[in-house]
Amino acid sequence: METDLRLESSLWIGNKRYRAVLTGWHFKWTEVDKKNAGKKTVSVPVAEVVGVEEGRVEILPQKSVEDTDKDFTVFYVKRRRSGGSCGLLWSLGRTQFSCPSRVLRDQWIKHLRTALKTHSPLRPHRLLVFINPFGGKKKGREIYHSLVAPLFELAGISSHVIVTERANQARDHLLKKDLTGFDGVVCVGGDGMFSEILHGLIGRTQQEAGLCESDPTVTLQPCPLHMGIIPAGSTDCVCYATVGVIDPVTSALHIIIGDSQPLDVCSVHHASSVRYSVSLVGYGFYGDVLVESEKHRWMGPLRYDYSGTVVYLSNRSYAGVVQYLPADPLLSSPRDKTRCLSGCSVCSKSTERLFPHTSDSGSLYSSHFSQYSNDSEGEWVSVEGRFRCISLTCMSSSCARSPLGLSPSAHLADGTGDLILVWDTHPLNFLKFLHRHTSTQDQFDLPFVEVHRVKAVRFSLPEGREEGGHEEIGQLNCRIGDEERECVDTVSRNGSQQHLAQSVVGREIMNEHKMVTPILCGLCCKKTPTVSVWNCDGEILPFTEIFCKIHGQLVRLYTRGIEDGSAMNSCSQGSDKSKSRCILYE
Ligand SMILES: Nc1ncnc2c1ncn2[C@@H]1O[C@H](COP(=O)(O)OP(=O)(O)OP(=O)(O)O)[C@@H](O)[C@H]1O
Ligand SMILES: CCCCCCCCCCCCC/C=C/[C@@H](O)[C@H](CO)NC(=O)CCCCC
Ligand SMILES: [Ca+2]
Repeated sequence: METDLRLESSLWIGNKRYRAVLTGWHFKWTEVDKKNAGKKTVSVPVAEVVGVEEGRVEILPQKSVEDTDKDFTVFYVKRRRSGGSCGLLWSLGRTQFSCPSRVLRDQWIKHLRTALKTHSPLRPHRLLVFINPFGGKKKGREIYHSLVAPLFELAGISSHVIVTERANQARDHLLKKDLTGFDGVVCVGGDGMFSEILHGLIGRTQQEAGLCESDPTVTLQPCPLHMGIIPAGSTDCVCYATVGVIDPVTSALHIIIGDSQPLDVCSVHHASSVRYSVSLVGYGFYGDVLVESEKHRWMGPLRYDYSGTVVYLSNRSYAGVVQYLPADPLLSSPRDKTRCLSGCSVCSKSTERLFPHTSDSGSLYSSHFSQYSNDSEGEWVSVEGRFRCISLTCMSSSCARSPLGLSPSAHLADGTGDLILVWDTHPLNFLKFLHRHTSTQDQFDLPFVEVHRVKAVRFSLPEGREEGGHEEIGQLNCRIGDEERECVDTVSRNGSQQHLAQSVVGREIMNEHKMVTPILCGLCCKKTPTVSVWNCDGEILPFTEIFCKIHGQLVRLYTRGIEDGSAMNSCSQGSDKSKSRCILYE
């Protein structure tokens, strides 16, 4: 195949002559009439060629085509380091070539296009795109139409675009509508939008496989459609932790070239309900921040900083029983100081472990049912006490606020999650813990913090606790708007589930004596609630006692994990000198 696709000739770029070579894997061009010392070879992996067009073509800021019959234009991925993030930013590179004849020009176009097809089997042809017009800074539509759609068009991808008109529309569409012909589903929005497509696709896949997804004993079927994220939300944690940068063009290019990154998913069960998480299942601090932030959506992304401060100042801790099933400690550890980067060896070994009879991704799904057969079931561990927060994350959960994330050494696709237990402690200690998320200091190197790599977790309230009640720690006062009134224990009358669910939608609960907004009561009255809520990737769960299970590599994203920015050191774009370090040009 290599020899079939090989093509070599002289080509011109502007008025300079180049020797261009297409081998099976790379398209390279080297300036000919230059002294050897100054010779530069630009080498683009065929898999990173975005498109090949006849004539002299430009795409951005606007498409223009000069239809000359001896020219062709190649578009490809170009990398550069990103200021604050650890990953690499991608942009569209473009080179216009001139040939001595039309016949040779057509030959180059044909060979390059054939090479593309041969070496990028996962490139999508047809995508279903959901845009949340209200996510983040409300720029979803603009981002898609100005930055992403022109790239998809260039790459020959046809997309069916749906601008959502309500929450859960994307999820419901994926659960019910015909998805024939689509290679992947893309969301333009934040983690909430991603969560919708995650739920839609996992649910749909289980329906079609005849599996009961809410049964925690069932091994779920991996989703056949890929997922893509064009970041346009507030936190964009899933994008940040899987690509390493928040940049719509970078994400669009990963989608176009058909990058494929498996991802662990945590199912969260309560009675017959199930929810999914890839980033954070968090109780205590992160649950309370979410509840508080929902009241301040109008602040946009800043709502989390404001709510974080309010919740921190409310100084709460919660009693609970946490049981967990440790993962094999010989495989990896949350404190081993490694980072899950593109091509991660821990994740690759996990693929072999989770899908033992699979040699290629094409037949991956059929062998999934055997994924737990080789796993020796360990012993459950149980701890009980008061916690500032309890967090379970399947990945690092890095984001702009916390560039290394909740668990810096967590892996995207190793079939495990990291359980972080922060025991009740002095407020200044807790602040230290939180503050370490913003730096490179080890947030686990604190005496009140534990981290465990796990396969499953169970949380329950201590026996005899009144679920959702208050603990009296002072005068029973509660603020309603600007007024301070006697606090009514609405929870014991209405039940905790109702209390929390109603507080989430901001409704007021009427009882015999007084009207209170329960969430205000939870935050400012001088009694402290005995239960928090669970934050599941930014969604509040309407239940407290949960069972969580990690499903290794249940879904696939159009990305390749985080490319190590430090590998670009002294790598000038396209220079062969930096062969060993540069990831763009071998
Ligand atoms: N048309 C719509 N109207 C109202 N809500 C919507 C609409 N489309 C989607 N949603 C909901 O909006 C919620 C938030 O959206 P999204 O995740 O895109 O942005 P965000 O919350 O600003 O970002 P992040 O989740 O990264 O913090 C999602 O949970 C989604 O269900
Ligand atoms: C003194 C300095 C204090 C600074 C504290 C910084 C701590 C940052 C940790 C960041 C953890 C992000 C976890 C990601 C969660 C997402 O799945 C979820 C959905 O977008 N976001 C939130 O719930 C939003 C939750 C936001 C929490 C802040
Ligand atoms: Ca994991």
